[in-house]
Amino acid sequence: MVLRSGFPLLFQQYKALLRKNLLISWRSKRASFIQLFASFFFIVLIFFIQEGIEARNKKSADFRSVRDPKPLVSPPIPPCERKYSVEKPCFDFVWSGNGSARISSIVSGIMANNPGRPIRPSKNGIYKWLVSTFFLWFILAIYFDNIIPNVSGVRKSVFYFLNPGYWTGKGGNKLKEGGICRCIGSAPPKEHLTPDDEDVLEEENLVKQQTKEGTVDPNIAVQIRGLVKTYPGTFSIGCCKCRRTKPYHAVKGLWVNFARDQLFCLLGPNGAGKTTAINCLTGITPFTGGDALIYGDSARSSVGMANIRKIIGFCPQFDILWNALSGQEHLHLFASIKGLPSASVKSDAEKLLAEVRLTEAAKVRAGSYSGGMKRRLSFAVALIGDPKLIILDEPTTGMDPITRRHVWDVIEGAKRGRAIVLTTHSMEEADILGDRIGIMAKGRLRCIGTSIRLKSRFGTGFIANVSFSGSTNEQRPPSRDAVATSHHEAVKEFFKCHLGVEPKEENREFLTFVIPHDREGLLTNFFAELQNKDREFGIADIQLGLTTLEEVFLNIAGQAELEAAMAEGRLVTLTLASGASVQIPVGARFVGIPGSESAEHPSGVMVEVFWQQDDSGALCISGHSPETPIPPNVEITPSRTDSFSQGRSRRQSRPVQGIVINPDQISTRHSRSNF
Ligand SMILES: Nc1ncnc2c1ncn2[C@@H]1O[C@H](COP(=O)(O)OP(=O)(O)OP(=O)(O)O)[C@@H](O)[C@H]1O
Repeated sequence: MVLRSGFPLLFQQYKALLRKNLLISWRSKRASFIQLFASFFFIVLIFFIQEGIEARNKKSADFRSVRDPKPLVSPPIPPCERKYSVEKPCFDFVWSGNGSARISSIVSGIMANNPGRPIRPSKNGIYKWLVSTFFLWFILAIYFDNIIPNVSGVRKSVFYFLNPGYWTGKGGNKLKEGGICRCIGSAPPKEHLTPDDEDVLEEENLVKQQTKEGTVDPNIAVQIRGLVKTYPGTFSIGCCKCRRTKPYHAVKGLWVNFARDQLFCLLGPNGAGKTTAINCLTGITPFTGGDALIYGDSARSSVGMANIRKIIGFCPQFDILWNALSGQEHLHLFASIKGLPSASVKSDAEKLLAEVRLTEAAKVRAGSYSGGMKRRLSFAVALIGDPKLIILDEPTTGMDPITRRHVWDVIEGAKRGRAIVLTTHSMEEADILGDRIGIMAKGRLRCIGTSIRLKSRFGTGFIANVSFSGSTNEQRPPSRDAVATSHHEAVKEFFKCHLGVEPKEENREFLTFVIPHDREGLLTNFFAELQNKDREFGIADIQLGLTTLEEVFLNIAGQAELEAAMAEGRLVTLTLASGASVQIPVGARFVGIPGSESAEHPSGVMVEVFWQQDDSGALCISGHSPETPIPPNVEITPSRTDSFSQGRSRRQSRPVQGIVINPDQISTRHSRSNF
């Protein structure tokens, strides 16, 4: 009876526990719960085997008594010789004498507090004892599961069960980070810096004001209120002392709103803190400071987080899939965990599998899926259950271009009625999907706005592409070649005279010019005039566009690298065309060459350094411009001029420190991306 009513209850509890914890670390908890349940089933198995054997013995005894009736005389019970003894074995395991002896001795120990009294523990008593120990271990498992930090360091307070909010579902206690021991507690948060960018500052002030007023705009799905995450660093115990490495400030105060019906795209170089911010929102990593409201629920509260988990879909950066389950089984599993009605599970799973083009592979084990197929399945898992907030951490990594575009369509269609947060390293993806884009670097939000806003503020300007008529004709005579060349020269001269720009890229078919923002006012008349001369210049087409998001990204990332390199004093060696070497901070764009002053160039010469990101995301030098005179208006700071005095002689032997020139001081004629 106890078993029959207790088991479904236990199962419900276990399911609820899974729902709460599955998104945290299913893998780490799985083993312990499987062990616990295995022990429970073992007890139940013993019970039924014992019952079966007894029934069989009774049946054969009845049969014998019917066949050969004779009076049953009970053997005399031996007198109790010792003070504490068991009158007879509590029960016999028919299949094992040793087992019987062991259990008897355990039971005699338990009953030893009844001195002088013969003990007769019943078989049912033993089962009750076994079942009650199961429940004891089960409760302890739940308790320790809550207070011992998981792989990401999330845990609840030691006395979390004393908080009424835990039981009532209101309020709730805050999730903690770090270990139970003081040595592995959380590190102090990094002090907040005022953002340099005006849009980021405006966003921050808006969120702060709403936080102060306690109002939440109904159009806001997620409000991040000063999120700070500091990893406490690793620690080691040596000679009875805890030694800890420096804490790492991964996110240094994030204030931002994510609107409903919109996709917010979070960009940033490797290690910018995107995944950390997302992990805080999903409860995988605890906050060090600040908070986040997701549809009104606090992500720092355990109860709030329990509510949040019901309404979010998450596609993590690395696939969390089970090799033994098929795609369809994955969706069924997650649908049932999210509590979807069983009637709709099958149809929802089929629809999603079709959307991510996995219908044919629906019944194939996920272990045999390709990387792209696994990403698509993870994406489908994020969409199951119609979540109100979808968090996608690099969802299209590893997908082929056709599937990627198809997934973009699915994401675009999924925007309605929900908020989507997307991180990606594909600028094209961000440009196409992002309603608002934020670029993070070194744990801070560096810029925020629509794609056009970012391009106009952080790009180098406009890109004009001029293509020429008849340029595709491969077999044209030399006379026509000369005409084409004269057309090219005429257009180049026209751009130089009117806008002061040289072509950035040039070939037989087209010329590409980068036009700085400050010439924007001239563009209308300029292009009207150019269009009037299209026949004269042999122009087939003129295209004008803003610079790319990639350029914006590289500029922002480079600026952040530069700040960090300057703060840390990190230097790289720039080898000039002349063979001389100067040391410059990582990310520096315009660099004055020490010791290059002459009568002709009293301020010396400088180069523009071009940077690119290597495979690990770190900035490295990709080249530099020819040496040009430092404009007379450029101020050289005294500390830097020290390097000048070191002269060329020293430059020959070992690299001297280059002079970093503020790009704002350089005329926009020079201004173009240094990446
Ligand atoms: N558990 C951890 N302990 C210590 N440092 C960590 C931990 N997790 C992340 N970090 C550090 O925090 C920084 C931010 O990491 P995060 O994964 O958030 O970057 P990201 O912007 O998502 O990068 P990527 O684009 O490569 O995914 C990194 O420098 C990383 O080394």
